[in-house]
Amino acid sequence: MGEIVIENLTKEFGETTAVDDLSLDIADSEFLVLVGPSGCGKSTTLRCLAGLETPTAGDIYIAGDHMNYRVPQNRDIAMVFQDYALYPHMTVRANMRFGLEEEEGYTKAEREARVEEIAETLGISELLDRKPDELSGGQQQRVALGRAIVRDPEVFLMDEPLSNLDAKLRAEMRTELQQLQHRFDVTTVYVTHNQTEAMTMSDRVAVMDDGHLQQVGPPLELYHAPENRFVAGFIGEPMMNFVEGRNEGGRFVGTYVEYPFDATIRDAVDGADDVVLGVRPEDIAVSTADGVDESDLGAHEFLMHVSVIEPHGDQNVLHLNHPDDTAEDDLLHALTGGTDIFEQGSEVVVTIDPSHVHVFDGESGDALHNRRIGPEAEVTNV
Ligand SMILES: Nc1ncnc2c1ncn2[C@@H]1O[C@H](COP(=O)(O)OP(=O)(O)OP(=O)(O)O)[C@@H](O)[C@H]1O
Repeated sequence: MGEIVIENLTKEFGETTAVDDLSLDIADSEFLVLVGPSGCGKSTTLRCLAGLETPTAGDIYIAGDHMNYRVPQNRDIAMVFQDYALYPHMTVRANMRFGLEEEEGYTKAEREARVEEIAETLGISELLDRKPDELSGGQQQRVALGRAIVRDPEVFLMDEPLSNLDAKLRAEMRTELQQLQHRFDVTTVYVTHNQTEAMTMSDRVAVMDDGHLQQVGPPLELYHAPENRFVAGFIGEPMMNFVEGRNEGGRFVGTYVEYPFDATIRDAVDGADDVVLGVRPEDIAVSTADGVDESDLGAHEFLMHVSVIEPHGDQNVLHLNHPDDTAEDDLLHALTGGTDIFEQGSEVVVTIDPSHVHVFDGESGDALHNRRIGPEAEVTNV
């Protein structure tokens, strides 16, 4: 059983703490994606699991065995990196077989049969006698995967394995990798800075920043219930809108936006002075302002000005500013259906339903209140 336990892992390089007291349990057969911005410590965590780095402190267990002092070859893991690391002078067959050379208990014929079986699964049988420089990027990636799978390891460790592929191939390989992982039932830790990969491939996502684990959970949990502003901003595209301001007796007061909280939010933010309002672009409703007067607006409606429209085919991103266009940066981004026609420069009515807002502590960044989801998301009194 390939479960992984990471206990209080710290890795320092001189003055730099790359990983800071990270604890994480990864279940047998789980697909866990480790995600975060450049330099946050993802690769270092993976390299500690692989045995390519020695932890400064903390413990690593794979399948119940303590790993800290074990060489990579004895950890029953297979790694796939972004540069594939295929041996250029060897054929695909030899590259894949190489993974088995050190495994005991295989006859030559069994090794050959195993390579052919995996090549068949990956759709690369016809490439077995080619050399790596005679393959496309996607084919090389498949061979690198094949070489990892052929050994039937307990654990796959993957570091940005798709980053050298073009967008279309990347999307295809994403699906393929996921199916393979399920078929072979191998515990997988997959490092990426690409949140689409994190959201679409994983059973759970672990978000790191600055050496720290920020949150770990199923993708939709991170999306709907981020524990802090960092996770809220990192997960979701386009990014969540953040508006800084103050909680004045249950009313949010920002430079351009005043927003009365409903009773549920008032309770949640009670005691916090500096707060940040968070709302996802797809949770903002926009309609034309033709004939609408300021006095017609409800408590959660605002007149705004469309400063830029980014068409994305089936959707548009609207950049919204103050009605007089006086805010230095656009105040909000809203996502609307591609067939909703708004004109650049026009006035619109923006509605932010209280059931859709998140509120973060202005100092710590911790979530004080998350968007309500499901049928209970009715608006309480204002
Ligand atoms: N061998 C090393 N020597 C010194 N510092 C290192 C070494 N490896 C990593 N670091 C530092 O540790 C921190 C974490 O690096 P790491 O490669 O784990 O980040 P990452 O999240 O994988 O980033 P990226 O997405 O850019 O690959 C960085 O500040 C990096 O400069």
